[in-house]
Amino acid sequence: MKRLDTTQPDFRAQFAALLADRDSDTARVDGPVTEILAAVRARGDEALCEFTNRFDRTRVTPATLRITEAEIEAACAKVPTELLAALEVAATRIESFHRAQMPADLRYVDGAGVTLGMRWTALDSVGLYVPGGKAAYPSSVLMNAIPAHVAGVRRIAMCVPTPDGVLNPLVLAAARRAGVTEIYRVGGAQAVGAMAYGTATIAPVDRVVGPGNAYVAEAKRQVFGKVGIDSIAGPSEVVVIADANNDPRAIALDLLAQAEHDPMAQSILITPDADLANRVARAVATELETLPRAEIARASWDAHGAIMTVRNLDEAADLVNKIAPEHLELMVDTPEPVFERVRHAGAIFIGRYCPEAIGDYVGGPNHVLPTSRTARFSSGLSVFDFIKRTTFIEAQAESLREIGPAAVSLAEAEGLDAHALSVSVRLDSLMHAHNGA
Ligand SMILES: NC(=O)c1ccc[n+]([C@@H]2O[C@H](COP(=O)([O-])OP(=O)(O)OC[C@H]3O[C@@H](n4cnc5c(N)ncnc54)[C@H](O)[C@@H]3O)[C@@H](O)[C@H]2O)c1
Ligand SMILES: N[C@H](CO)Cc1c[nH]c[nH+]1
Ligand SMILES: [Zn+2]
Repeated sequence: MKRLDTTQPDFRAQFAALLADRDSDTARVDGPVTEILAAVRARGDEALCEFTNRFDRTRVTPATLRITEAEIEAACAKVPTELLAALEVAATRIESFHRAQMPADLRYVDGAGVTLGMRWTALDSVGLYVPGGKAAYPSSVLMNAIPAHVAGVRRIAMCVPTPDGVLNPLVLAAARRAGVTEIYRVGGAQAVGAMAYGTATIAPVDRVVGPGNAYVAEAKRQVFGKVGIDSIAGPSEVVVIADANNDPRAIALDLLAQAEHDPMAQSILITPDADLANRVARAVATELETLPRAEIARASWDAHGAIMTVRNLDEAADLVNKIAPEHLELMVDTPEPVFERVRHAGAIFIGRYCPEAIGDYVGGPNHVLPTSRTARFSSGLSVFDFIKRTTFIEAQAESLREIGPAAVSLAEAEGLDAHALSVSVRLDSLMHAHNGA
């Protein structure tokens, strides 16, 4: 873990190094991902089976890539009732938030009598990536599939790795609850490639969404253009802004909650209180002694974790805007001014009783969020990833008479004669009709 202090002369250099901290790890996967995608494109199912065997230790054939209804049924029957109840709490809350997100169509008549509008329609098919290498993520099934279902997408395909060939019952129960229409036991870049390019077994989709490790995130970046993607939702991140009034153990656990996802995850504490900084550092070390996923969390904390002491909370907010983290926690007495000042963060958790883990499961807003500073220009998954806009214009004769001449002038200025004529031929006919009348 790195210690930074904004009052120190080397702070700028240290902060720049922290921002670039995971770039080389990310770049390391570019080449392997390109090769995997090329193999899937060229050899389809055969490559999928080969990579699934190699990376997930799962023996599959083209005939067994798809998880059958009978397997889903059998798995769902194994889920304890109280877990199904928890899944239902999460699903209901996620569903109602995403329903509230659905935008209205637009239609109005302007001053020239032209009807203008914008209509939203659902995508035909989407591919959801659900991570599953180092942990199983039933919550990510809900976060991916519920907005797609709410948006009205008819075909909702899902890929999930099944390490050592083991199906996770809660993942399959979540898929059934959320309206997924087909599930494949494939992970990583090869899953993204299959959904983007299509294979004999997996038909291509229009957009690939969902979180994953560095391989998944890079694969989505590389297939963008062939299909749509949501955002680069890679290894998890959190920035916690905390004042002196906090339980150091609670803050340490918030940092470790991201660190335990992936050795490439990043957790950062920013505080104006040097004493809290020291106590949280000690609490993290203590928790790492007993945390079951300490190996992953320690790797993340040691390589990418940071504690920064700042002069005040305004300075903390300004640093957050440069980091643009996936998650931001505001664990301070008066969060509103910091909330107002922060402009770049995937999701913000406000108040000491709202740890980020609430948002991972049962808050309602989506937990699939932009990472690697991409929150500067992109947003978390939402119904907007599953719908698209079509604009429309309807004009009658009187309106064409009013706005058409300007179009003719601009078309002529661009040297596009057919454009100019397509308008002027109609204006001429209106003129003749008028003169003839
Ligand atoms: N940003 C978000 O919204 C968000 C949400 C949930 C989870 N996450 C992140 O998702 C990730 C889950 O990672 P995971 O690893 O547990 O599962 P994963 O499903 O993302 O990755 C597992 C796959 O990675 C591929 N892979 C692993 N090693 C490889 C190698 N050497 N070469 C080629 N491919 C390889 C394999 O195909 C494997 O199936 C974590 O980084 C977590 O932080 C992010
Ligand atoms: N924190 C992750 C997003 O970065 C989401 C998640 C799912 N389950 C637990 N956590
Ligand atoms: Zn999490």
